[in-house]
Order: sequence, then structure tokens, then C-alpha cells
Amino acid sequence: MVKEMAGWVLSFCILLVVNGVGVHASEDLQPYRTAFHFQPLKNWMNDPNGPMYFNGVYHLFYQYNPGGPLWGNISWGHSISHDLVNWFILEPALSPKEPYDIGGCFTGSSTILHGSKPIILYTAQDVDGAQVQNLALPKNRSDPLLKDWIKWSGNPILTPVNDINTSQFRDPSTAWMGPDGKWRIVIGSEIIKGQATALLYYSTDGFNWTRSDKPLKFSRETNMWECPDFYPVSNTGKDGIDTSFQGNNTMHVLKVSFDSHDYYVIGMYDPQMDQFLLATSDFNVSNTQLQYDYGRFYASKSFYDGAKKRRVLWGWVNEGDNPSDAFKKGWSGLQSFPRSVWLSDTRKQLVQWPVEEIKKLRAKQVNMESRELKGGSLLEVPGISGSQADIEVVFSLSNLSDLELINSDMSDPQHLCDQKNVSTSGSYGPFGVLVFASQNLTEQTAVFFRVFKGPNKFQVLMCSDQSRSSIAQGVDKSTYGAFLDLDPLHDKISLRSLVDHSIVESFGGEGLACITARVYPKLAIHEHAKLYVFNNGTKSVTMLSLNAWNMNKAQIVPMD
Ligand SMILES: OC[C@H]1O[C@@](CO)(OC[C@@]2(OC[C@@]3(O[C@H]4O[C@H](CO)[C@@H](O)[C@H](O)[C@H]4O)O[C@H](CO)[C@@H](O)[C@@H]3O)O[C@H](CO)[C@@H](O)[C@@H]2O)[C@@H](O)[C@@H]1O
Repeated sequence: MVKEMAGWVLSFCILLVVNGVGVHASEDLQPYRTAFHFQPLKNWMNDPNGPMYFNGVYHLFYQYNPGGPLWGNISWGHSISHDLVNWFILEPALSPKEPYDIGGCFTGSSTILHGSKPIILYTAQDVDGAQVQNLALPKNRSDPLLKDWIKWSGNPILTPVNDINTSQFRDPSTAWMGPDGKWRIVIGSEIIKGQATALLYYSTDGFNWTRSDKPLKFSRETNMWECPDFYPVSNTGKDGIDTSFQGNNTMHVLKVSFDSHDYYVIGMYDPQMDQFLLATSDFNVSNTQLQYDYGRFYASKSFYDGAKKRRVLWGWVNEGDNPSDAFKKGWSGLQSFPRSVWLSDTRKQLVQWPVEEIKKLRAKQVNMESRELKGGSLLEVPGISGSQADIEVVFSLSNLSDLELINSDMSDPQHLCDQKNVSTSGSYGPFGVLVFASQNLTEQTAVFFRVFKGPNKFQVLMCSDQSRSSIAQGVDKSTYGAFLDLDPLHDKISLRSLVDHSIVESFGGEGLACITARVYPKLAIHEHAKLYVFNNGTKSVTMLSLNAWNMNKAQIVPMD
């Protein structure tokens, strides 16, 4: 009887937690679990895999360890959504069971062949430890959930032969079709030690692939490329374009992941010759090379959402705590909030912005209009959680006299943010927001701007400073930085931050630069986390507007 009652109480508690009622009991134990950034109910997650929109349903797969909170036993977790905000979690779509994938079902992509036949291409580690490429198909294409996936009898479809390093051959991209009717994919590889390569493959049916004589691109400057993504962007607006689109007014983006960052280049792709000519500088390892995100954001993947004519991007946001913390929490890894991505007006970079559906979760709003923030100002935004909020703030500057000077030695934005942190007063800046701020500001995460005069132009620096984010020892408190390509004399300087328990995902200059950070506050949790706007420069700054919303919790629940 006692046992039965205990079981009943447990089930009731689980029900309350799942329905978001038992917020306090569960949240106290889990201050770092997110409310609206996707994460599975427990265990390890890394790269987003094969996202797609098919028959009215969004599918997100991800590298997942069903057995624990650290990397291992890698399977394809699978969740579905109608709005990219609320998710049903299904059983893993792919698990390592066959000789050709027993070492783990690694990253890959989905392609909807001819608009109606989805396939998954994924890397796996085979029984000999070699990386091979495999294919899987839905068991029943008319199941709207695409719950069950069948591995193709012809697996593995590609093995690392000739000059391909057996442990550096992975992460097939979404396929695109060329004017000759053939499908193409790229796979990340390292051919000769030190030569990162996006290998190019052709197929007439999506099942049988042959390697092209020449890769789509290679580099001797960087480490092995993981998770390549290659897609067109419109040069006439924000609309996304299908990966196989053939037509004018487009440029192409190649993104590759290495050294913990997602770097991209933009160029002109000629599908007749399969030549990709760069319009931006080539891949190199530096904090000024174009990156999707200058903080924690890796192994990202995009897909074309035909329903809303947009390209949507996710990235893996890894933990900054320790493996022992992973066991305490029972989980590791988040996905960024899905972002729309498009080409900027200058065509020199991409712009990213949280998908509009996020607005569904906005609850209580606080609005502040036009205030002068004198040097040394600190203003609390009352009624807004500093741990679960969507914050938009717009600043403008005038005159711009007595600016701090910047020279060529100061070209690394991350280093500059480290040197000139939130407590180092300049003339214009630091100004921005403090989130996860404890009562006496012992803990605070500062996202801010600072304006400099460079040799030829103004430089607007955006920083996310985690150095005081937690009184805990042993968690990462790195500071991140990026330059914003805008003119501070004429353009407004805007910041949007999505704050969610242990993540701060920030968009500067309406999405010109993104910085994602992880934080593990001890004091500034739940209702103890405050939000402030501040100006720690000597010059006044105008805050044109501030709009902040407390955010409701998204429903991320198992499918019955
Ligand atoms: O899950 C496999 C897919 O993930 C990718 C891209 O994330 O490859 C990751 C890789 O290593 C996983 C591993 O850690 C190492 O890589 C991480 C990120 O690339 C680093 O952050 C970490 O410091 C590295 O040690 O993750 C575990 C710990 O985080 C560790 O046990 C793993 O080695 O998977 C490949 C196989 O191990 C390895 O070659 C990659 O670096 C993608 O490329 C894979 O498809």
C-alpha cells in the first residue's frame, strides 16, 4: 500500500512538472534547465541534425546519448513541432546497432528528394572505427510524425578510400540538385594532414554517390572541417531559398565548423562547373573571420522552411561546467533558439534573428521610452526576470567627441572585450544590459557596446562579459566579443538578448553579430535574477527604447 502510494505521488509530481505546474520544486533542483531553448528531458545532446519541414511538421534530430549526460552511444534524438517553439519528443530515429554504425550514428542531414521523399544521410563509426556514410528512409512516408526510420540495405554508401583519412570523413550536407539533374552533397574531411576539405559527391538517385575529381573547397589554413552547410541566399531580400534553387540574384554560403566555432564564407556558385568563387575573405582562424556566433555555438545546421519562405538555423550550445556537474544535472547541451538567416544589405555578411514564433511565449511586458543614460547610470527594469526574458533595447549616440582610440593591435574583439571589460570605463561605453544580476550585483552577466575611433572609421564593439556571472569556481567565465558593421553616428545601436536560465543569446545591430554564452549563477537564479540597463562610460547615451518580456515556458514533452 505504502509502495503504491509512493508510486502514485511520484507519478503525480512528474505530471505536475511535465505540465509546468510544479515549477518551484523542479526548478529549485534544476536552476540551469532552459524554459524555451530546446533540450531533451535528460542526457547528452550535441549537434543539430537533419532539420526539415515535411507535411506540415518541423523535425529536429540531434546527436543524443540515451544512456547518460556525457558524449557516447551516439544516436539521433528526434523531436517534432508545429511552431519551432513547442516540441514533442519521440523515440530516437537512429541508434548504433549495425556493424556499419555500431560506433555511433554521427551527424548528417536530411534531403527531401523531389519534394516528397525524405532521406537522411549520416556519418557513422563502423566496427573497425572508420567513419563511413549511411542512408536511412522513413518506414512510412505518410506517417505525419515520420516516427520510424529504416537504415538502407545498401549501407554503407560511402567509405573512406584512397586519400581520405579514415577518422576524418564526416557530416554529409543536405543535397542540392544541379542543372544536370544530379544531386550534390559535401562531406567534411581532411585529405592530407592539415588540408581541410569539403569533398563533393554526385548522385542521380540520392542513394548511389560518386566523388567529384575536385572538392567544392579546401584550405591549408585550418583544422578539419566538420558539419559543412552549403546553401543559397537571396541578394534581394530576407526570404530564404530552397537549397536546390537555380536562378539569378543569389549568392551562396559555405559554413564549416572547426576549433569550436562556425565560420562561413559567401561567394558565387556556378553549378555548371561546381565552382565557388569567394566574395568574402577565405577561412582562417581568427576572431575577425566571419562567424555565425562569436560565443558558444557549434556544428550548426540550416534548412529551408518552405511554409514561411525562410532559412532557419540551429547551433549546438555546449556546457561551460564540468563533467561532474553533468551528472548532477543529468543532462548536457542546448540548441540555440532557431534563427532566421539572410544576407545583409551590404552582401558582405549574414544577418540572424530569432524566428518570429518566439513571440508566442512573451508574457508581461515592460516598456521604457527615450531616456538619457548619463555616464555611470544603472537603471533596474522592474518586474522583468533577469533569468527568463526576451529583451530588446535600442541606443543612439550623438556628437561622438573624445572617442577612445583603437589601433591595429587591437583588432581581436574578444581580446578587446577582455581588456576593456564592463568595469573599465571608456567614453562611449560600456553601455548595455546586466542580466542574471543578483541583488547586490555580486553576480552579473553584462552584454554591452563600446565605440572606438579606428584609423579610418568608427568601430562598434559588442561584448558578452561572463567574468562575474557566478560566484561558483570551476565554471567557464570567458568573455566574448565581435565588431558590428554599423556607423554609430547615423545608425541606432540595438541589442536583443534571449535570457534563459543558463544561456544568454544576444543579437547586436539587429542581428549583424550574435554572441551566445552559458552561465551558471548561484545567487541570480529564478526570481532573484534582476535585469538592469547601464552606461558605464563617461559620455551620455540615449536609450531610445527598451522592451522586455517575461517569457512563458515552452512545452517540450514526450509524445504519448
Ligand atoms: O557526435 C559526433 C559529431 O559531432 C561532431 C561535431 O560536434 O564531432 C565531434 C567529435 O568529437 C566529439 C567529442 O569531443 C571532441 O570534439 C568536441 C567538438 O567537436 C570538442 O568540444 C571536444 O573538446 C573534443 O574532445 O565529444 C566528447 C566530449 O565533448 C568527446 O568524448 C568526443 O571525442 O566526434 C568525433 C568522434 O569522436 C570527433 O572526431 C569529433 O571531434 C561531428 O563532426 C560528428 O559527426
